[in-house]
Amino acid sequence: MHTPLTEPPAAAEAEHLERQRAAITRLGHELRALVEATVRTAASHDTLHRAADGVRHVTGQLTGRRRARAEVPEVDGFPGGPRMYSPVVGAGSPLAPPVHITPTDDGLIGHCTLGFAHEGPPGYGHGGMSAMLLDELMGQACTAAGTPGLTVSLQMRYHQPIPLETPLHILGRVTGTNNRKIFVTGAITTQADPSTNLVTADGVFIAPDPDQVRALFPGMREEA
Ligand SMILES: CCCCCCCC(=O)SCCNC(=O)CCNC(=O)[C@H](O)C(C)(C)COP(=O)(O)OP(=O)(O)OC[C@H]1O[C@@H](n2cnc3c(N)ncnc32)[C@H](O)[C@@H]1OP(=O)(O)O
Repeated sequence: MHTPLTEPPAAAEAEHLERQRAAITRLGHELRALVEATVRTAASHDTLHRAADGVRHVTGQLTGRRRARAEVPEVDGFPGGPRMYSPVVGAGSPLAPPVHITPTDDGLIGHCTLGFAHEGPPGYGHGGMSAMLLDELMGQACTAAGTPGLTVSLQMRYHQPIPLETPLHILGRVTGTNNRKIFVTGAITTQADPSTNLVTADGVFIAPDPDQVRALFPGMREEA
């Protein structure tokens, strides 16, 4: 069998991106563990000072070229591809739970567990965190339905507090469209009791026209 001496450029590029994403995911995992340890620890001030010195040292290793404001990272696809640094779904973000999203019959479902870093009232999730989770799921539901859109209205209803350290479901579903307007609903439940809505939301999203897309997202790649 003939074995090529050099890999085709597309395969080499795919392997490079896969390695980058694996490293980003690993660093994100360790950073989330650090953030969670930071907001739960009862360590002494000496230990906290030593930890701060160590973190400053690590931060100093992440220098070199930095991404510009509107640049889409090479490891991402936008819209509709991976978002490695999203504060909701990004495997590389210490802010993200992160949410893992899969399609349903009529929308999307996200799976995540909130930690102490996402706390609002003691023991429960922050209300802004619920809005962020639902905004993302509802926005991605627009993309999955073939009409990517930006949120112009998000009406939240908080029925019961969201428990921390409890597996959750986040749902997003497009219910209708009217020209560029996309109407979307969302809900958060626990995984154990998916019939009890803890938080619900109604949203209006707008599909930007091509001129708005070019003006808002100058870093978006042509093929997107
Ligand atoms: C890849 C998936 C990622 C998911 C990320 C989650 C989603 C997000 O977080 S998006 C970030 C937050 N959202 C934003 O930053 C959007 C900011 N807003 C904008 O940039 C602009 O409003 C933009 C570009 C969307 C639309 O601008 P523009 O085209 O001028 O809208 P405009 O003409 O005023 O309104 C369009 C229609 O929407 C309607 N509309 C506008 N605002 C609202 C509102 N708050 N509620 C209901 N309808 C509204 C208007 O009445 C109009 O309707 P009609 O055509 O019937 O008259």
